[in-house]
Amino acid sequence: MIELKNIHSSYPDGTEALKRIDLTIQAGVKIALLGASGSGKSTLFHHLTGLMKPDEGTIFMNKELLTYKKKQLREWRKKIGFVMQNPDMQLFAPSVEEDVMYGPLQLGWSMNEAKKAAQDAMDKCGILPLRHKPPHALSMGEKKRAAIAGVAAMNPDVFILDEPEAGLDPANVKKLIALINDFHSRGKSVIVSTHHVDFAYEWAEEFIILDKGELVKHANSAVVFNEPLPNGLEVPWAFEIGRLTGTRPFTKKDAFRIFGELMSKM
Ligand SMILES: Nc1ncnc2c1ncn2[C@@H]1O[C@H](COP(=O)(O)OP(=O)(O)OP(=O)(O)O)[C@@H](O)[C@H]1O
Repeated sequence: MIELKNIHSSYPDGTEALKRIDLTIQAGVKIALLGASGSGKSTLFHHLTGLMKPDEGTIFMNKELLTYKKKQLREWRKKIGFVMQNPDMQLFAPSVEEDVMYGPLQLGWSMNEAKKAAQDAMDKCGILPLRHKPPHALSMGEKKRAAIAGVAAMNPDVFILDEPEAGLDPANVKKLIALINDFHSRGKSVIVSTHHVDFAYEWAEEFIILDKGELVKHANSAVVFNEPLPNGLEVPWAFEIGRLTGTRPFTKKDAFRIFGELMSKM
């Protein structure tokens, strides 16, 4: 469990990116982090992973206070895996395979263990055929999948992904969902920031809404989407149809089923 208490964070130019954030993340949950561009999603992730230190406030994991000492940060990052928004910030090894193996080797795993974990993660991310390529020679979507594989291979307790589906084609979005659901099915927490509310609505159990650095809501879909949303966010279409028809919860699958039934009667 991760707890943020009164986190306030600003950048050196004075931008206040997070304002007095209180947040508790339980173990084993699927969370979507939503907010308009610039609302503070990436900054919040940088705090959860200890990459940024707040101006004020404290962070705890399993009741242990984050002190930002090197040794503790190393342990912290073993538990929390973070896929950054920009894969170029994450990939640096001469080949995809070496890149994906880097994390497990840093955790002290044997060469064989690291290789096995890397193969499995690359397979699940659909990049096994690209394993000998240098990361800079990959397309953006392939780089993204390589970065996701690199973090998945470390098998973190909390898996944080910053706009992971951006730039992926539908088949690879499906693979991504299968991968993160596999983590969730093993009792791990997965937190995903996204601009795709429809994807978030279908996937997540909890929703955190940020607006101009403030955490304005943290609840399930029935609560979050039933109230006015900040500018830049829209209600998922399936939720909207459910609201109009009085059928809740209403999913994309329900819509296709009803559409099929209507078509069959025509
Ligand atoms: N290095 C930086 N220096 C100064 N201000 C920054 C820096 N990085 C981000 N910001 C500002 O902090 C605020 C929050 O940015 P952040 O990247 O966390 O938003 P976001 O919700 O992740 O946006 P997006 O959806 O566009 O990725 C914005 O006002 C942004 O301009």
